[in-house]
Amino acid sequence: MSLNLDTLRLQIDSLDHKLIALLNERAQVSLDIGAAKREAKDSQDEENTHVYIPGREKQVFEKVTRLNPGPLAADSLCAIYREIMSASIALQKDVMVAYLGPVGSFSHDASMKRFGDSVQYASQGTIADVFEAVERGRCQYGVVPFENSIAGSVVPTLDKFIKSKVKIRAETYLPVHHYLLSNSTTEAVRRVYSHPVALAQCQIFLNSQLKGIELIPCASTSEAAQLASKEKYAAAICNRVCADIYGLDILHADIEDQQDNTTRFFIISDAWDAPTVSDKTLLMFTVDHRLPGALCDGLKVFKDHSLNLTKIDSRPSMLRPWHYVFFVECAGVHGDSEVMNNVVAELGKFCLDVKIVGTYPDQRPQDLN
Ligand SMILES: O=C(O)C(=O)C[C@]1(C(=O)O)C=C[C@@H](O)C=C1
Repeated sequence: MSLNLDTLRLQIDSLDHKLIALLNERAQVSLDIGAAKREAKDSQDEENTHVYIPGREKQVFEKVTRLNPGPLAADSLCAIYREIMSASIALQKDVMVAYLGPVGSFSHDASMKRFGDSVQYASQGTIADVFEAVERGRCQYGVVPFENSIAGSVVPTLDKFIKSKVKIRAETYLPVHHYLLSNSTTEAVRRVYSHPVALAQCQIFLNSQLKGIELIPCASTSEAAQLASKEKYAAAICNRVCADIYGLDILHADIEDQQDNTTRFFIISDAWDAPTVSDKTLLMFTVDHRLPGALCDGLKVFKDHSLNLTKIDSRPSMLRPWHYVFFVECAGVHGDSEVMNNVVAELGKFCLDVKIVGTYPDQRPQDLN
């Protein structure tokens, strides 16, 4: 059978007719869901209705991946569904997402992959500004980096969680590849701009190719690209997309110390969501260093409830010298569960300032599980 281009395009036209009708049918159901959510809220307060439901989105992505017979690649189908659900969110409500900008940062990338093209984005100068945009209600959601697989925790984010009332609503993991971009040549580069966490991820490259060069920390990798684009002998370590956005040349690609380099981001908001089949919860508490074994006793509470810990970190409390705030994340438990209520009550007997920072569907990539 010979393949006729015109006939095949007619077939595509006819399928597009059906797809458009189906997509609009889905959009109408989404509008009804939006109305149902508003009705379900006692206050009928549209401002406080959440349209972004991370657990439901996880379910939809899992379902379409499972149902996909091919030849469409699973990633392509998920990208299509990302945009379908983004349009769905925008139909239900005007949504504004704050991220650490300017455009071209990894936070921007993570935000776009999480919320798609149909919502609105507000670039912020610092991580603290992202928190503030959410706290003050200028943005319903904010995206902040939490930890990197090479460089570890992102300290400004941890420190903001200590003071802020925002809640973690979702998590997302982004593979991170760094590029050295410049208008100069590698030999002529005199200074390199980047975010400190990004610089920490490229130590091997910097020590071998740019040893002794001045390293200038910036608020974000995209700000670094912006600065480098205005100077003659400067370079930036940043996302590849910054080459086009800021008109820079690629001098070196994939300069991160490990090729599976990944950053975990949190989606912050004024509330977390209902339980799903697999949630994680991040808690915070302060231990008194004068009580011997206080941290050990704190961790034993989690053991006694058979909770698997997936992250532990500490920061100075900044209230009293030598008092530390501990962050503990546990898997398989939701913040509103009875188990978690008991954990909080038991910790409260000998720890100060016990607080659940957030609870969110477990989105760990398969190979991390
Ligand atoms: O199920 C919902 O609550 C919806 O609003 C619908 C929908 C979707 O389009 O499938 C849209 C946005 C949410 O983040 C999750 C799912």
